[in-house]
Amino acid sequence: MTTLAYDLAVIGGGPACGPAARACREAGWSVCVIESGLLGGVCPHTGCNPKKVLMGPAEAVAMARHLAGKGLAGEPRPDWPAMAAFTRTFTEPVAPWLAGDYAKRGIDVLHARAAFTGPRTLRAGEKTIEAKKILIAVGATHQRFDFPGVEHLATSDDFLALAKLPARIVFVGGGFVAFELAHLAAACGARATILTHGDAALRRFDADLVARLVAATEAMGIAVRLNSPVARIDQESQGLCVSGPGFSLAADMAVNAAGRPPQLAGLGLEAAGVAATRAGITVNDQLQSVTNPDVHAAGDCLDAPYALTPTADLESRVVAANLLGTPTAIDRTGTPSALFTQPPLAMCGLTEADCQARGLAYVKKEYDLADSFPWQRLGETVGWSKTLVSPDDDRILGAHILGHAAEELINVVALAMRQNLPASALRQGIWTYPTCGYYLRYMF
Ligand SMILES: Cc1cc2nc3c(=O)[nH]c(=O)nc-3n(C[C@H](O)[C@H](O)[C@H](O)COP(=O)(O)OP(=O)(O)OC[C@H]3O[C@@H](n4cnc5c(N)ncnc54)[C@H](O)[C@@H]3O)c2cc1C
Ligand SMILES: NC(=O)c1ccc[n+]([C@@H]2O[C@H](COP(=O)([O-])OP(=O)(O)OC[C@H]3O[C@@H](n4cnc5c(N)ncnc54)[C@H](O)[C@@H]3O)[C@@H](O)[C@H]2O)c1
Repeated sequence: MTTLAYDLAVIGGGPACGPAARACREAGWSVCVIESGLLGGVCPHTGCNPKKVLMGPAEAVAMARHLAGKGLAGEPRPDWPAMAAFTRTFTEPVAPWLAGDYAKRGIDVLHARAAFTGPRTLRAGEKTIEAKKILIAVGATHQRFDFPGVEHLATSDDFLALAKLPARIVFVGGGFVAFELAHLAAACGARATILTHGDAALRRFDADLVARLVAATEAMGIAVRLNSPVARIDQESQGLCVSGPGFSLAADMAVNAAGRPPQLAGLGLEAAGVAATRAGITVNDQLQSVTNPDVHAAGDCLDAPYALTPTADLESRVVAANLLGTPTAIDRTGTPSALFTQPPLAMCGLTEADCQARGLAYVKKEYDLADSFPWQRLGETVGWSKTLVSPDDDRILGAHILGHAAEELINVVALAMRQNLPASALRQGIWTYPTCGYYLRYMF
């Protein structure tokens, strides 16, 4: 067995890997990245990017429907096989490009599944790696179920790689993946059902805006069923039968969208003395393992409040700063989240329920986007915002936007929150007219 020695070994080659691997290599460290799948991780291959490419035609269809009778004649028709082919033009070049980039920089890439054999040693295929520092960036994986017929449950990876869209699709779960993929499927002609076991969907978002989005979701023909835990899936002659207490649904595909736990099984954390819980690796605010000072972690495998590409990137940069001698605490202030439904829902900061739970005083302002020119001219009928501002110092506590362009508008709010600008900065901004952004002044 060959033994290789590095200053830094990174386990996992996704968004949480790149910034730290590149920064340490630029500082003269020897660096290796160990990746068991495709370089680039979930985001460019089976997550954000393929999903958003597929959504392009779906967005065009929704826009055309809203403008029907308002000057747009005819209805565009999504062509799933062509959408899938277009998507591959984005996904397929990523891993070869990254391999070339790492080679050019002198970062070694090992294609193997890594596991710790000691505090600073790893086994990766036939090789032993000894590293002075190790970054765990292994991401998350699909929720495990053990009900009868679980083998019929597909993953979001399977859905995003479909060559042809099935007619009836059930999404098990009521979070980001279930809502986004159900909207995509419905816009492309499938009958979609969202089944979640709890009594609320999209818990991360503000309940009032979620209620409006759920109504819009149902108006699109998507069934949203709460309190519906799946108990079994049976393969029948006409397709699948997805059932649980009080329900039984015929489907051509059932997709696991029930959350993504950290991918820690088989990683040998106990051999390295790295503490973790079911929520992920336990770190201090410098993203260093609380039990092994030579190990850091970043991205979806962390026990952290967000599991997003921008936060994986931020965490990787914070790890790099700490490894390279600039003590840096993670600061996630002003992290925006966007749910890419029709219309999109975006948020930054606290929900109203968070403010109440923390006993924070707040001034709430609600604004009807659908009653404003940029949304009306597009025939949009669903839109709302809720902002929460401190009465003491005009600090923005939270912002929630449902409507066309919400995912872009929230970036402006996120910048203001990250730079600790008061809400008056948004009220007094000079914005291009007639854009959605112009209306930020009325939202605060
Ligand atoms: C369907 C879907 C849509 C999404 N959409 C968005 C979105 O629109 N916006 C957004 O911000 N986020 C989105 N996300 C989340 C985003 O993709 C993740 O937050 C991000 O990819 C996390 O990066 P990471 O580097 O932590 O993990 P990953 O991207 O999961 O990368 C981890 C890598 O580690 C490798 N690995 C794991 N274990 C080992 C091992 N033992 N040895 C070697 N290699 C290993 C894996 O193969 C993988 O390549 C989406 C996720 C999904 C599933
Ligand atoms: N637009 C984006 O930024 C985006 C898109 C997709 C995913 N993501 C990231 O990926 C993560 C994973 O997404 P996700 O949608 O899988 O998880 P999620 O945490 O958003 O939602 C999981 C849902 O599944 C439900 N659930 C849990 N166990 C269940 C069970 N046994 N039966 C039925 N329902 C069950 C939960 O109540 C919840 O509604 C997200 O939290 C997010 O960080 C982000």
